[in-house]
Amino acid sequence: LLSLQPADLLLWDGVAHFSRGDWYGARSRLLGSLQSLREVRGAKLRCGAQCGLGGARVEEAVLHRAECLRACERLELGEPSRYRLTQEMERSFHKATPYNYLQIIHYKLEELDEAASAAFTFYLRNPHHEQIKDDVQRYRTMRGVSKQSFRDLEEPQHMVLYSRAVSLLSEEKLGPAVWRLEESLALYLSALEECRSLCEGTRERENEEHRDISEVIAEYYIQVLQCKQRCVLEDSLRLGQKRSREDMIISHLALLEQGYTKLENWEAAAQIGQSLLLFYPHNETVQRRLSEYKQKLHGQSGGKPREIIATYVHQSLLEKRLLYYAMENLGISFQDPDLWTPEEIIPESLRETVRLGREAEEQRGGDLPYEEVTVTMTPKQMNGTTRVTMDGVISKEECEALLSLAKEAAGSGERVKGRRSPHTPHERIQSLSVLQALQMASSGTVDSSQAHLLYHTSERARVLAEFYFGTKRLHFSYTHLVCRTAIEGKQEGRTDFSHPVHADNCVLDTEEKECWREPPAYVHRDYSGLLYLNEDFQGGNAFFTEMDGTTITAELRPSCGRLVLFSSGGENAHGVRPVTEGKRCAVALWFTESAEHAEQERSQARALMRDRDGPQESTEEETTKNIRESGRSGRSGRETTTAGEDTTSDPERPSGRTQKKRPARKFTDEL
Ligand SMILES: O=C(O)CCC(=O)C(=O)O
Ligand SMILES: [Fe+3]
Repeated sequence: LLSLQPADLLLWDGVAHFSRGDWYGARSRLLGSLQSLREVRGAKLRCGAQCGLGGARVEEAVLHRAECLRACERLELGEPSRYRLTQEMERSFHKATPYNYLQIIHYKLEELDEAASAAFTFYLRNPHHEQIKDDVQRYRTMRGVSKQSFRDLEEPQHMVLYSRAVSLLSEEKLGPAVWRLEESLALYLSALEECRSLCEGTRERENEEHRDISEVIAEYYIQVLQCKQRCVLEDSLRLGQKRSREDMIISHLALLEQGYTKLENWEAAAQIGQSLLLFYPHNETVQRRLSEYKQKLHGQSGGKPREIIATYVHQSLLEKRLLYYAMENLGISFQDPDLWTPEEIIPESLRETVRLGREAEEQRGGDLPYEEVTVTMTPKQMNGTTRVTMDGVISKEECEALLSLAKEAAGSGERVKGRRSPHTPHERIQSLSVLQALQMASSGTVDSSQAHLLYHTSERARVLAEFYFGTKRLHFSYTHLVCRTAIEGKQEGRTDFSHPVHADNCVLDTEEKECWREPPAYVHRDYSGLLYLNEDFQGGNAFFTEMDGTTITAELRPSCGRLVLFSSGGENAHGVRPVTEGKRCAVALWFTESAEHAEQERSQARALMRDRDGPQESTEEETTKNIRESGRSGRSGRETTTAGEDTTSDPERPSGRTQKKRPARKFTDEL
């Protein structure tokens, strides 16, 4: 049985000790949570190895293995409810969240070397996290911190060897380089296998009782395959960079081939060449080199590819085929993480979509600042230049929390009750600004974690806009949670819109096909965003038009977690189709590049966040101030805690402060 407490409990508990300033207590619990996680991983691996694939038919085999895994894990670890993590929690560990607390704890305990390495470990997995970048920078200037302090505490061994091999290769120390590359390739392949095998086993089940068994199995199986495919994205961190998109196996092979060629070991070189051909069967350069090796080998071809690699490629292609099949026929989504996938295995009807997706990813380097967020419609796909649609910006639970916030606020009888929509007599509209939400939370009218979520969510959208459009720093101009509700019995023969075509920062003149950037338009708004929260209503699609107001260029169906971002001018005239049944809710956001026109409300909202929660939350302005101040005052700021010191633009940053209890409600709140 699991000898430690479950990882999530330990993390919780560690954070609680952390907020009380009990550094020793926090440290042991946080380290314990990491250890506990390793223990669970180990047990799952043992079980995976133990449970074969018995049974004659596929369903049987899958069921049998699942059954075996469950029994084995129960024996090794106890009840699944004890060690199974929520997705949210998995994500926290994946992002190495405990290390962000640990770095502060080590700092407080004057363990600077450990502090620096913990900070560095967190930084590598959160390269867009402004505050940690800043912290790492500051550790660099401290006495007691050396170059060696900046090590990745979770660095896989194969990466250590790989980096070493690369430098040996550049020094022309071929023998030792090749030797290390071989070792690191073997380790990488086994780490990959490890990751892939962890995809099976017990997981959260949703009401399965009433469903067809084959459906349940198919769904489970698809999830497992998707998970396995994603494994190549793991463990390929490059120091100080965003996640690498290079395939680790292919990089290894390319270097090995180089090494063996220089060593004039033609046989080994040929074997590697053959292995590379598994990924790129039509690659002429590889083919040409192979015939060179053949010459050197006096006509002998140098044999076959490495078996272990052939097996992997074969297996992976099989999985891809099934997933593409399911994508075509069952409408599941599958983001192929590999760039080498041959076109032949992608069903024809999907090729265009897949190609566009890849292009978009290459365009953006594929690394949005939040892992769960994906671009689902590029500017090109939306027929514009500065408009984009992303999915996965917030989770289902978060959508629900925000919807419930809207409901509570409306039900409270305070100012935010629904009123007639200014745009149409057929709908009511209800609006709640971030500040209103926080004020209502202070007076106990609404749930404060939900109000905080609204604040953090808007910050997320701001970061995404800044990042995707590569703009200057964006400031909030206005943000509110807005719901449009169809008035029952008033929907017959509607010809109007929920929101007529308009542009957000100029007065649209559809006759002249011009947009005048002058009052009464909100001329300082530069970018607009809409984060949708639900889809259970009729009508209500958003659409973009030419400046004539009638030629539709893109249309989009709202859904939970979907964010559309666009520049606020006439190039993005847009409107909303009538909502004819139900309630359509969104967080609407407008940003400005001009600091002078940043809204007052945001700073008041920020102040409220701070009052309640301690100073870890902040926004862009404070982060900027931070960077500036840290230049002057150095690390000592942390003890005196200046306003900006313990703050960040990211809710995942823990506060170094000790007072102020925080309600330990939802864990994500604390992160
Ligand atoms: O909710 C939408 O999809 C668009 C709303 C809008 O354009 C606005 O409020 O300016
Ligand atoms: Fe608008």
